[in-house]
Amino acid sequence: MASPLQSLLTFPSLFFLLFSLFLFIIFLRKLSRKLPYPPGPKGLPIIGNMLMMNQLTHRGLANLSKVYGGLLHMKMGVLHLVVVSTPEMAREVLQVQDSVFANRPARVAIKYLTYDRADMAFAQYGPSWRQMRKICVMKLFSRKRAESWASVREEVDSTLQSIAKRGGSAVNIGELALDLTKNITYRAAFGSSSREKQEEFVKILQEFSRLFGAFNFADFIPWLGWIQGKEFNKRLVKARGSLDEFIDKIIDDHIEKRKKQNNSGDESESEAELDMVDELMEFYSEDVAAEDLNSSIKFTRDNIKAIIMDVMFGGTETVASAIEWAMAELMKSPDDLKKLQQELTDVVGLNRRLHESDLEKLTYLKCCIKETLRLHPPIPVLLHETSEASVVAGYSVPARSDVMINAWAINRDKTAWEDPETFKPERFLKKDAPDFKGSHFEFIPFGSGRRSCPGMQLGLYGLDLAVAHLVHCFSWELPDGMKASDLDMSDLFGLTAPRAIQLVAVPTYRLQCPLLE
Ligand code: HEM
Repeated sequence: MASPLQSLLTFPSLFFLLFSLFLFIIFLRKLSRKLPYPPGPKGLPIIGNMLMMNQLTHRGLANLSKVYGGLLHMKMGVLHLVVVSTPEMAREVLQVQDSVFANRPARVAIKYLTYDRADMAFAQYGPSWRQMRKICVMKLFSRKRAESWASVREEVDSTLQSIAKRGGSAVNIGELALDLTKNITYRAAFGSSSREKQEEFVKILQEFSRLFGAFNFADFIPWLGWIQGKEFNKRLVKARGSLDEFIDKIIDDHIEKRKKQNNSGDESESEAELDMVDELMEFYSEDVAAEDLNSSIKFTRDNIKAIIMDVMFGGTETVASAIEWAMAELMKSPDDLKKLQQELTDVVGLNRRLHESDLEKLTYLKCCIKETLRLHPPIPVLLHETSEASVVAGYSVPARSDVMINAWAINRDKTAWEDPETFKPERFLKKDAPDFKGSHFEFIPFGSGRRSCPGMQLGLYGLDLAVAHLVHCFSWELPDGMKASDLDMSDLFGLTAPRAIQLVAVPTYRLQCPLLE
C-alpha cells in the first residue's frame, strides 16, 4: 500500500504543486516590480516584439515614439529594450542617472570581435574603461596632436589635387570624403601610407562591420542560438584571425623599432612622428590582463588591437558622412553656400589657401557644421545598457536593459527647435543657441555624459578643415542641370546614417593662386 507521501506525489498532484509554485514566483516578481514598464507595443510570447526588428532604425523608432511617447519599452526575445526619444528623457538617462545607464550592450559578435570587450567603446563602465579612456583622450584624440600631423595636411592636399585634376568633371563627394578620412585614420593609426596594405585592412573592416550588424538568434533567444551557430561562429573566427594576422605584424614591427631605438639611444624621433600604435606601445605589456588595468595602466596586444578598431570605426565613417551631408545641405541651399563662400573670401581671401589658424574666425562655417550635425547626427542612435534596475519618469527599467537613445529624433524635437526639419545655419548665430558639448539635451550629436564621444575635437577638426577647403577652393554645381530642389536627401541606417544616394557635384577652381604653393 502507498504511503501518504507517495500518494501526494502522484503525477497530477506533482503537476499541481509545480504549477502553484510557478504562479507564486510570478506573483512575487510582480509584487517586487510595483511600477509598470514604460508604454510600448504589445509583444508575442517568447519572441516579444522581435517581428518589429525592422523598425529599430532612427526613423522607425521616431514613428513609434509618436504613438507611445518619449520613453517606450519593448521586449526582444529575453531582452528588455527601452527607447529614449525626447530631450527630457535624454537628460534623465545621460545626466541624472548617467552612472546607471553608462554600460554598453554587447552582442555575441561584438564580444568576440573586440577580444571580449578589450576596447573602449564596448568595455563595461568601470575603472578599467575610465583609465583606458583617459589615456586615449590624452595620447590619441587631442586636437593639438592632430594639428601637428603632417599626414592630415598631406592627405587634404592630395584630395584637393585629385579634384582639381578632374578639370571640371563631376566628383563623387561621398567617395572622396570616405577615402580622405580612411587615409587620414589609417596613417594616424599605423604611420604607413601603403595603399595596398590599406586596401587589405579596409576589407577586414568591412567584414567586421557586416558581422557587427548581422542578426544572431543567440543574442535574443539564447536557446535558439544553434540555428545560426556554426556558420556564424566560423565567420567570426575567420574575421578575427585576419585582423590578428594584419595587426600582429604591425605590432611586432613597432616592438622591433622601439628595441632598435632603445639600443642606439636615438631620441631623434620627435613626438609629431609617433603614430597611434607607437603611443599605445608605451603602455604595452603581455603580462597584464585587461581586468588589472585599474591597478596598473598596461595594455595587452588585444587591448591595442581593439582600441585601433575603435578609432577606425569611430573616426572614419562618422566624419566622412558629416562632410558629405554638409556639402549636400549647402548644395540644396545655394544662399547658405554663397554666404559661406563670402565669409571665406572675407576672412582668408582668394590669394592664398586656408590655414588651420583661420578656422576659429569662420563663424558661419561653424554654424553650417552644427546645423549639419543637428539634422544628420552621424551616429543616429546611441546604444547604452543599464547596470542595475532603475525608475525613469515613474516607469520601471530593468537591470541589463538595452537602451537606444534616438539622437536623430531628439535633434529634431518640435518642442525644442523652431522649424526643426529645415537647414537653417543662422539659428546658431543666436547668443543662447544650444551647443553640442553635452549639456543641451536637445542637441546631442556626440552624446553626453560619461560615454560621450572622446574623439569630438579630432572629428570636428577633420570636418571643419575638409568642408572649409572644399568650399574655399572650389565653386560647386549639381551635374546635368539638376536643380537644388531635386537633390535626394534620404538616408540609410547602420552604424552611421550616410546618404542613400552619394552626392555628385561639379567643381570649378575659384582661388587666384596655384593650389599647391
Ligand atoms: C563628427 C565626428 C564624430 C561624431 C559625430 C561622433 C559621435 C559619437 C557618438 C554619438 C558616440 C556615442 C556617445 C554615447 O553613446 O553616448 C561616440 C562614441 C565614441 N567615439 Fe565618436 N564621433 C565622431 C568622431 C570620432 C573620432 C574622430 C573618434 C576617434 C578617433 C571617435 C571615437 C569614439 C569612441 C572610441 C567612442 C566610444 C566612447 C566610449 O564608449 O567610451 N569618434 N562618438
